[in-house]
Amino acid sequence: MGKRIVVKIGSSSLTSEQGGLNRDRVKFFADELASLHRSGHQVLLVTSGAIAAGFRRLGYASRPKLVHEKQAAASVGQALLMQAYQEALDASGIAAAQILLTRPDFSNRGRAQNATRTIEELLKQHAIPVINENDTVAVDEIKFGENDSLSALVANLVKADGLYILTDMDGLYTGDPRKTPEASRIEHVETLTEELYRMAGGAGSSVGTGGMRSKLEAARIAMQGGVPAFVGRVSDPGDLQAAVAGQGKGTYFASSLHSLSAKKHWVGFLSDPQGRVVVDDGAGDALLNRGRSLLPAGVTAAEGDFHPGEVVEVVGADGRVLGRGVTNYAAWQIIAVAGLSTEEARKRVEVGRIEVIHRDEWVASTIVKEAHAHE
Ligand SMILES: Nc1ncnc2c1ncn2[C@@H]1O[C@H](COP(=O)(O)OP(=O)(O)O)[C@@H](O)[C@H]1O
Ligand SMILES: N[C@@H](CCC(=O)OP(=O)(O)O)C(=O)O
Repeated sequence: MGKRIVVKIGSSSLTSEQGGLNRDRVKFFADELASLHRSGHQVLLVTSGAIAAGFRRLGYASRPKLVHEKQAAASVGQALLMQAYQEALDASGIAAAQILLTRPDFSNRGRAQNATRTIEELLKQHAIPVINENDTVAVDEIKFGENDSLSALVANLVKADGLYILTDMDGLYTGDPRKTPEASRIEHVETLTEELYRMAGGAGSSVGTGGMRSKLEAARIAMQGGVPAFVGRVSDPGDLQAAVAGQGKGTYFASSLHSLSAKKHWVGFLSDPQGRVVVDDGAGDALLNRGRSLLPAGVTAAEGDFHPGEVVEVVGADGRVLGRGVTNYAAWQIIAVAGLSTEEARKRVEVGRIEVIHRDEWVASTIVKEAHAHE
């Protein structure tokens, strides 16, 4: 039966050594996508490459570094990128449908629904949606930067059967293979652990932006959205079909048994945190490993000016981000009760719920022990 498949192709797979768009690679990937399409799958593509395709045409000698220069290069290059895909797909009679998105397009319900409806219609008409970040308007907090997390949010939005993140490396290794030649490939990941995050480094080339770390983050978003993911290489004809059939050159990430509720998905991946709550080691362990709520006793500090009902980041004593949750306290209230017992805290502040963050409104930054997440 046909599956709904999201394929992400990164800059490192599409660019020539000088950093420009490699049209032969575009043609190769378009053929791989067309082959999936012919097999009866619904295919969506998330592709980078706009900056690579545009910077020379605009007159820059090398890939620009400043944000507004990148944006200008992307606006020239996006049209060239689409043209390259469309020309390559013409042979198969497939229409390429350009979709440019930013973060608020996912967090705003109305916009997300509009995007979903458009995509559903495109798939019904047998087109391939070709998605990239809307680089013209995307800066700072609405920006993805890399397209890995964009592809995971797309996969969740359209309830894909699989997310395939293609890159220049054949999967996640125990260390960055460019720096650690003895590193070995991890074939299957059931649960994302701190250790895996430590193994994943940054981008390997001057054109890639996210590196393995952002691919792991994307895998996490997909896994928690109930979508299995693959990170690997497609370099020979038939490789993408093989990857979809479970025999790809890469790492497979199992979808989480219990996908996140719509609310937790929003808290974890779409919300814009308004501040930070610092917790001690015991509270960090309770949140990450024991499926507990955050109580005043484990809090040591609050940073920023936030209000009850807003999303905050929770950080450990060492400054490491542990996750995000909806706070039941204002920043000043947290400061007033930090370190106090629940009983004492009740006497000092008037809050709707005594937990600083309730476990039902908390999403960890790593999937640690799945079983506890739903106790
Ligand atoms: N543990 C690891 N396993 C595999 N690759 C890694 C690891 N850590 C870092 N990398 C680097 O991540 C790179 C892929 O990311 P990136 O350059 O951002 O690609 P893309 O443009 O495809 O998104 C690889 O070339 C590799 O050097
Ligand atoms: N959206 C931009 C940049 C995205 C980008 O480089 O992402 P990635 O290849 O995932 O590291 C582009 O199309 O050039």
